[in-house]
Amino acid sequence: MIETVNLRKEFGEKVAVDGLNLSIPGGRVTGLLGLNGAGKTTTIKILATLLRQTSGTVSVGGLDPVRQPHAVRKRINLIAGGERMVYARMTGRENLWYFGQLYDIPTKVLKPRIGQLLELVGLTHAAGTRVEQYSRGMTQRLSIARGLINDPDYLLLDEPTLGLDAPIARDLRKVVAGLAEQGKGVLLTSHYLAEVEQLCEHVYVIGDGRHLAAGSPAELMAQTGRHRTVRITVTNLSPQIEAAALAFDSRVRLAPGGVVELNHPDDLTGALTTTIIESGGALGGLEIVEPSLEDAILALSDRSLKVVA
Ligand SMILES: Nc1ncnc2c1ncn2[C@@H]1O[C@H](COP(=O)(O)OP(=O)(O)OP(=O)(O)O)[C@@H](O)[C@H]1O
Repeated sequence: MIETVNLRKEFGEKVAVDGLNLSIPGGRVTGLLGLNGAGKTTTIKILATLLRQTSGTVSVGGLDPVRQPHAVRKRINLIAGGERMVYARMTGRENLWYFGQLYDIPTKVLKPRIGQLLELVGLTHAAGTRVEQYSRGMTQRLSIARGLINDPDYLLLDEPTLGLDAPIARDLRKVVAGLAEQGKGVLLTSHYLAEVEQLCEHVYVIGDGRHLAAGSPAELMAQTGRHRTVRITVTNLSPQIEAAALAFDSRVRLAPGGVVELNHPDDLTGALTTTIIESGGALGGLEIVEPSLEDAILALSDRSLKVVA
């Protein structure tokens, strides 16, 4: 488990991280979300021993990154999608060999591991090709392999699929989900909220360095009052049918085009449809719009901005 208690980081006058309490257990992907400048990268850099906090404590599997940085570095690794973290003039295999040497991994362990990692990220065929000839997606996949070279217990992923084409991003997501299934603890920041929704069981939302909310994606959406919306198109909408629909529930709304809308925590699709039909309505279509995590994050961040203002 990685745990932070009252984590705080100041850059001069600027407070980038302000009292964060995070728990990142093994065996699942934990999300860290917030708008630009919320403090995500700063937090990840502290966990990765690249920055030192101003106050508060961090524990990485019981180790203190400030007092035991070398021991911590053996157990964690960082992959930042926006940064080039491999050498262009070396081949894929040479890169992994080089980073493996930095971790003092014995040759008899390192050699088979490099083979396994190249296989895992689908680069076996390009192992002997220089990285300067790789596509962006291949380079990013090699960065993932580099991040796994020390077989870390915890992996910190800062925008790992940034700028990648959809199929490559999807492959990477599978790799990340597989790592959590193996028992590794993963912390993920991403601007692609569909990715967070798919991968993360638990998400922290921060704003201006402060805790705003935490929970599963579904819980966060519920906290902000975001539910699925049922949109029923009625082809012969009349005042009588409208009255019956509006009487069904106080949350029913009428939208242009003969659409009856209901945004409700419970699934009332069947009951509302029956009410409309029984009052003489003819159905032209039924659409269910799922709430998005993006809406929830924006609502949470907006709320906090209003509180600050
Ligand atoms: N070295 C630094 N010196 C001064 N201010 C900094 C430094 N690094 C970060 N900051 C400030 O701290 C705040 C948090 O930055 P951070 O990069 O952690 O945010 P973020 O959530 O990762 O944002 P983004 O989504 O844009 O990457 C920002 O206001 C940023 O300008």
